[in-house]
Amino acid sequence: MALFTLVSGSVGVVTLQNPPVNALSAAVRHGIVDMMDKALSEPEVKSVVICGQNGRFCGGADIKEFGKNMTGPPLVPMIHRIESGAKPVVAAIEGIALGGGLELALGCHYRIAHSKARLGLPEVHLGLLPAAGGTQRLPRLIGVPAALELITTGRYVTAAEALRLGMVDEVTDGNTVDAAVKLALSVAGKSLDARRISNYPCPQPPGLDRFFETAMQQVRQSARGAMAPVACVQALRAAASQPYGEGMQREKELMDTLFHSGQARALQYFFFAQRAVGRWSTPSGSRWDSSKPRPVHKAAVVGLGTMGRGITVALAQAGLSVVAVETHEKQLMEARQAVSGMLERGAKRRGVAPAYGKISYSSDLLPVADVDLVIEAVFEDMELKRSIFEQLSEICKPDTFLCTNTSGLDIDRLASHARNPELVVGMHFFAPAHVMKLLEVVYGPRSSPQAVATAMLLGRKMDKVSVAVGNCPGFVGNRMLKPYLEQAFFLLEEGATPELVDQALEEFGFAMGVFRMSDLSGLDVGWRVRKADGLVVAGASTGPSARSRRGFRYSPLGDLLCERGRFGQKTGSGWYRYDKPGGRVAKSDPWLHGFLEQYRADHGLAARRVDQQEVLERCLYALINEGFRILEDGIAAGPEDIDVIYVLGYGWPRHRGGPMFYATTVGLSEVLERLEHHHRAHPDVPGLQPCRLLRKLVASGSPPVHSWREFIKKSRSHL
Ligand SMILES: CC/C=C\C=C\CC(=O)SCCNC(=O)CCNC(=O)[C@H](O)C(C)(C)COP(=O)(O)OP(=O)(O)OC[C@H]1O[C@@H](n2cnc3c(N)ncnc32)[C@H](O)[C@@H]1OP(=O)(O)O
Repeated sequence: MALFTLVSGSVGVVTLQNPPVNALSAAVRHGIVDMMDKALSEPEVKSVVICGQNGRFCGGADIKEFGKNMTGPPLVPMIHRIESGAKPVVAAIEGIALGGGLELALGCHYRIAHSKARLGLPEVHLGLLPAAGGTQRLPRLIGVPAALELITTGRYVTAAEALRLGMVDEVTDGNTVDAAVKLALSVAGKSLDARRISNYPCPQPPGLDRFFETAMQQVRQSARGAMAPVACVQALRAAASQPYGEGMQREKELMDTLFHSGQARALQYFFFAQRAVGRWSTPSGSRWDSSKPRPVHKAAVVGLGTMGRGITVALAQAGLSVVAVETHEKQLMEARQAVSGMLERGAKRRGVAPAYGKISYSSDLLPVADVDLVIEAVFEDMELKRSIFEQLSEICKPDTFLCTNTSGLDIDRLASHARNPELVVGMHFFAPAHVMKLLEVVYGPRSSPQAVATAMLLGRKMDKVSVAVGNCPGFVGNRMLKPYLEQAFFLLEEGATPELVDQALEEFGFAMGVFRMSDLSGLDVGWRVRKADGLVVAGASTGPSARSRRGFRYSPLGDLLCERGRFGQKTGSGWYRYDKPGGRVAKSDPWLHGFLEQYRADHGLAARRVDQQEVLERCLYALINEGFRILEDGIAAGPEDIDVIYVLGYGWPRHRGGPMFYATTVGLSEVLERLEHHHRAHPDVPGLQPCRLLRKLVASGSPPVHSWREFIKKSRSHL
């Protein structure tokens, strides 16, 4: 819908009305076309203002309409009609002008933005490009390099940056619509020749061919197989080298390909998945809409190692007062310095003042007495955490929430050492904690709905996507990592190399293959967990027991590397070698290859040829299978929760939608058939045995991913 009002006697104000973000649905597009026709045809209207209801200009095309039979007036002629009309049109940009919303504004002759507005062309995140003239008008307005950067990254800019770049004509702190009306009155009747962006020549960057070759190379490298950023570069190249009309034709051709692609479907699924996880529920019936969070004004972080420092920064940047506690004086001093540096860099990036004043430091626990919530972030050791929880229970207010940052320890066991177990939840942050978008909020059987709701909201305040998950070893992310890693080890035993496995995974789109990733996070991390699980047997490097635990296949390869002090990057060697301890460039290691050969010889294993397809099936399908088990167990409420965790926390390529969505693109019956095949070949590997939920879904005709929640709920009693 769009509303027309006449103000100041001669300005027609067209207001977009489609809450919550005034997306350009078919009804809104109809409304704009009709209201603009009215404005352009009625003689008393001398100029026009376009604005959005409720302080939001426009969030772009209505993403919910994609993939359906699209009806209603198309955007391109609608925007062209505004630009080519004889009356000046001013866009009054409050809140947001995104995607098609910004393209609409670029078709207007003037743009005024409120100082708090954000502008951007985020289509690339949906697997698309700005195809309502955005790739052709923006470079004409702000130059090719700036437009290329904004379009290929989908980055939002503040009003101040938009003004600097020349995207808007004016920024106001006052009422944007009033300012736009004033401008509209002042330009009524003036020539519009110099205001139609499509008539501008596109400024050519020096060395056009070289410029675009370099841009394409960079984009391909960072896109990891995503098509949309590449198409954006191609469209920008057309803008810089062809007349406007031909550029528009190229934009359309590229969009036609992207619009129907599997990648666009995956990315649009992921867009809604990130929002769906906010509507959390637990098997015991707690829900987001019936659990009221308690306000948290003051929080404490206990333990200022790498994670604690990042969490402190994230809390302070979210505007909370933070008590940061570290009992080792030297570590406290170092942490203070490190936190200040992180705050300073973050503030510079965001164009705000560093939040130093929000943090007070302490070498003992006493100052946490009056905080609303504590995040304990000490070393991953149950005994240590237990003792801190006991102390906190003595010191804190009785209603203080006690949260633990852990990647897999038993939340319920820890809660049993707290005075009020219902106030305990896990908060699994990902390193670096002030940067990574993901937060797993782990509820135990005794966590109150209010504690879960409070932790979920706190995560959102810290600009994270919070996902509520149940309590089990490894929660969701690390639990699924276990069979994935296990398969990678087995593949080495069978003849693969770390290079081959990593290449297959990186070509699939992972930022890093499993072995490079293990080297980065430290091989000792998994070793410690395996030791705690009783899986590491000292001196069992040969003999039949070396490769079996509790009747199942086990690979001690990771343990053997750790026994040799090869912990990955930090020690200068792991699955690869590095120039020095802390080095980052992974190099193929002849020692490791010799070690693998010797290992196979010692265990009577004949190396065979492993191809990339087998790597993907064994590693990814085992991980996906565990995902189905997690759904079956009620640890995650739906596939969206798992997919968000994997994309935001574990480097799963976003354009593949996450592991559970990916399974639907492969076909559930195909995943099931290949798991059965691999399980027949490796019957002593339970991770390859297809789980009941997967079988059930296939037997029910593989329903679409968005209906799994209901399916699981209905069939839980029979599973
Ligand atoms: C052939 C024609 C071709 C295509 C042309 C395409 C050009 C485009 O315009 S593509 C769309 C580009 N726009 C975007 O990508 C905007 C994405 N949205 C956002 O970045 C944010 O939602 C926000 C607008 C900044 C608002 O953020 P916030 O205040 O944090 O609220 P949210 O929880 O994110 O959103 C609230 C609610 O709105 C839904 N929503 C947001 N944008 C759209 C949209 N463009 N279309 C449809 N729905 C949208 C969002 O899903 C939320 O609803 P839920 O029910 O909770 O999912």
